[in-house]
Amino acid sequence: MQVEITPSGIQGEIYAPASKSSMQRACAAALVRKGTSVVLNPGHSNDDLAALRVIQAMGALVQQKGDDILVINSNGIAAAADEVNCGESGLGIRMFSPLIALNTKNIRINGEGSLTTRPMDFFDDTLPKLGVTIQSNNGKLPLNIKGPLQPKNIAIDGSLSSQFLTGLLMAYAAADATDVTIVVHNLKSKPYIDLTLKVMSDFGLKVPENKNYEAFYFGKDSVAIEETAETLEYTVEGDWSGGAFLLVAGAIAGPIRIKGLDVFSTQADKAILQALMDCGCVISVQSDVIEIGPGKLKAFQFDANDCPDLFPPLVALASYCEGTTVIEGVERLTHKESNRALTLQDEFGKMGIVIELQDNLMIVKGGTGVQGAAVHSRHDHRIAMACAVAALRAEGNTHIGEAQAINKSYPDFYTHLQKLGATVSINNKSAVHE
Ligand SMILES: O=C(O)C1=C[C@@H](OP(=O)(O)O)[C@@H](O)[C@H](O)C1
Ligand SMILES: C=C(OP(=O)(O)O)C(=O)O
Repeated sequence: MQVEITPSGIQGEIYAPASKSSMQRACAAALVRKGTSVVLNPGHSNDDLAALRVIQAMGALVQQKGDDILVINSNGIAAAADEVNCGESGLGIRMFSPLIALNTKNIRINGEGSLTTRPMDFFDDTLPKLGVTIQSNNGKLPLNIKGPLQPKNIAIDGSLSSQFLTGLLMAYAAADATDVTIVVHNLKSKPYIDLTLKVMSDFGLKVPENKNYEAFYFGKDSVAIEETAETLEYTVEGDWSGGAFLLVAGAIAGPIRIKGLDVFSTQADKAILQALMDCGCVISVQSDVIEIGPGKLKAFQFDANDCPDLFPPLVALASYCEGTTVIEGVERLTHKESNRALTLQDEFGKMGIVIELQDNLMIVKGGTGVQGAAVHSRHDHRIAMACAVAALRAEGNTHIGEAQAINKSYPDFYTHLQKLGATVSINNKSAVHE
């Protein structure tokens, strides 16, 4: 699918999409909890749909009640299949694998697209220490595992991704870990762990004590997961990661009003607000709406080590900011859907924006004029969205190749831009839901 963006001003009001980080965690927690969980505002991105398929393969019953309600019934983890596909979701595979490892039977865990080349060797090192037999494809997919995982004191490395820790925390809670500590060295993306602990608490699971993100202690009291007749309701949060593209679009080509973003959320990408405040756009943050429009945009400095998904929208923003913007955290980008520092450099280079990479720093030379160009998503949803947003005030039209990559996190992205008045033409629209 190809998308063409004609430079356009945008205006009006839009709701941010559902957060896939919140939705996938809710699916995992609803699987662990024994009883009925009602999920409101469920997401429908490819990663969300993959999470729903995984929990069904693990024995949960999922029923759709209208567009906005999912009912999940679970009796706890009991594999109904011996093969599970996590789609293209890094969080999916890293969070669900330890949960799947609670089964006693052999299960093959697989994925698709960029997930097949992302590192999973964490599991080769860690799962055997917890009593799980694992065979991977040299640290990549597929994984063949045989549990059951037994929670034990363990030390892990958190520098590559927080997602492995999210999986262990969920699995330890599911297995009623008692008087057990997970020690974590050099944890990155810390706010994502806050979100994990928040969802665990919202679903009534046993929540460990967070000792300054260096150790997570499951206390002495046993909190075995009992079947409950009480229905639990969880509302999936609006997505600050997808919302960041809307906010930047507003700062470049607005004014617009964005609803559905909770300013009290633990989501890492809420940090976009700091960059927006620093760059000089016109922004008003209220509890139920954010109003945002262009101002005299100037370069800013930003530490994205703990919120790596903000790089793409920040680069789109920095392209329009006069001067040199410096963003820290490049090392966090190597193993995403693409090697994102390089793909941002390449694709924004086609649009006339110079990006330099110096160790952990990304340096964006902004305010030099953005040129419409033929760019490519590089199979990465956030690259497609960053280019689309940058195209809104470019000189000339922009064509985005393999634009359907957005389906991984934000399938309504182009239609939301259209709703805000942008001229976005979509060729081969049927590919939107490929
Ligand atoms: O837990 C999550 O929902 C996520 C954690 C982050 O990954 P890392 O912990 O690997 O940085 C982020 O990049 C990813 O998009 C979603
Ligand atoms: C890297 C991402 O997701 P995941 O790691 O869950 O695939 C992302 O959404 O940008």
